[in-house]
Amino acid sequence: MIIKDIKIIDILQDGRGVARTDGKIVFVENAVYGETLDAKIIAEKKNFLEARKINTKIKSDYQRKPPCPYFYECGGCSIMDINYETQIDLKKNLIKNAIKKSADIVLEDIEIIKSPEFRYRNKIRLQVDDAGGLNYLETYSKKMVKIEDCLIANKKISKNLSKIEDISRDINQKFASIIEEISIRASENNILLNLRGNFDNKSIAYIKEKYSNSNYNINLLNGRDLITISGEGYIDYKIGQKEFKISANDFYQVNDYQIENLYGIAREFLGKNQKLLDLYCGSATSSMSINDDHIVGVEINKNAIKDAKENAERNKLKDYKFIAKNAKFIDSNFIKKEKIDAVTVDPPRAGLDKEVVKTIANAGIEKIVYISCNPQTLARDIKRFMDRGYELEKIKAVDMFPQTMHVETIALIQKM
Ligand SMILES: C[S@@+](CC[C@H](N)C(=O)[O-])C[C@H]1O[C@@H](n2cnc3c(N)ncnc32)[C@H](O)[C@@H]1O
Repeated sequence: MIIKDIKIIDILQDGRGVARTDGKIVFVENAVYGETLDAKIIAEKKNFLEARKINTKIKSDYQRKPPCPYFYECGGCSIMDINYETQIDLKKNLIKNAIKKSADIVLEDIEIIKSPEFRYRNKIRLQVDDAGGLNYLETYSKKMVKIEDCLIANKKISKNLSKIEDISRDINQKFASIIEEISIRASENNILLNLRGNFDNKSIAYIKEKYSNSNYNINLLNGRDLITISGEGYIDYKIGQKEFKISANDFYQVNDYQIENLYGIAREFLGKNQKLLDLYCGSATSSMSINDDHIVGVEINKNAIKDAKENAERNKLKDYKFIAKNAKFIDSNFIKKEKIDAVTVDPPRAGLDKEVVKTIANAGIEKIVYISCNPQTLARDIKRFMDRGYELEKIKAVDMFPQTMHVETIALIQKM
């Protein structure tokens, strides 16, 4: 069925447009915010319709020609076809709507710190085709889209991309499509490549022989094993005056321009140096940037915890403890015993386990600084804290991901 003349009034986090027709919500693939269009319905659900754009009827006032030639096929960016000011407005709405819906709080406005629009990512992940070529995936079909550059990857990645492709072409042509994916991370001084695939002894021997003197830090991710071929299995990053070791599988914020802004807001929300419990601490880049010392960190990735300890040594902390554990198994007696004053949380997109909210509240913690990459789960968790006697004191956002509907939000949640 075709629906005619529907206006796109919002954009979802996955990039689809939102429209209304006959009292129903329609989610439209390939739509531009602000345009009026005709669309074909591809699925009918109880409360909404799913559709695909057929043609534009009235062009959006916010529309621009996407500066990247791959935009219309590539699934990496979803809103590069609208101007940056409007992207920021959409992200403000995303956060405001989520907070209103889950926590019933009306935010008049929310400050979002803007980023340079392009060349901001220090990490990209690409699919490798049979011939060793580098690709992103299409948004809806998941077909590969061959790329020669990526406008949101930083200059260092961009400059090295063809040399990196020489490596993947050589290996995949010698050992039938053995590399499936490459992730590329760049810091000021180095590039770390993780090649994921099913490598056997013969291919590993070949790669070692040929690339052990590479200028890049090359690692093979073979199932759960990590094999370092050249350089180190990690990369160093500097945040302000502090230096961090980040291993191949550790989390690290992707936008170098914004990382200090993000942690600066968290520091401002936290207040003076106090004993901090950092849940979901990764390799402790955030806690050590937010609080100078007196840190207890909890993280599920054992290797990140190893790095967190090394990072504490590198940055000369005197009072720290890092624990490899699922955050939901931390109990309130532990928090009391450690004499924790405040908690920072920076969970994955799924947000906090219910138990974590309960534990923090039962320990009587006054202040929680919540760093979130998903406004929906942040809003849900704020409500859970509110139900336990807390209130949302402050909230700000940092645009870590221009050209996409992703945004990083920081909330200060305080006991009433
Ligand atoms: C968004 S990252 C934040 C890391 C760190 N705060 C930083 O800024 O570098 C989320 C982290 O949570 C960890 N994680 C995921 N599930 C977890 C769980 N159930 N308990 C503890 N840590 C978890 C991940 O391994 C990852 O390091």
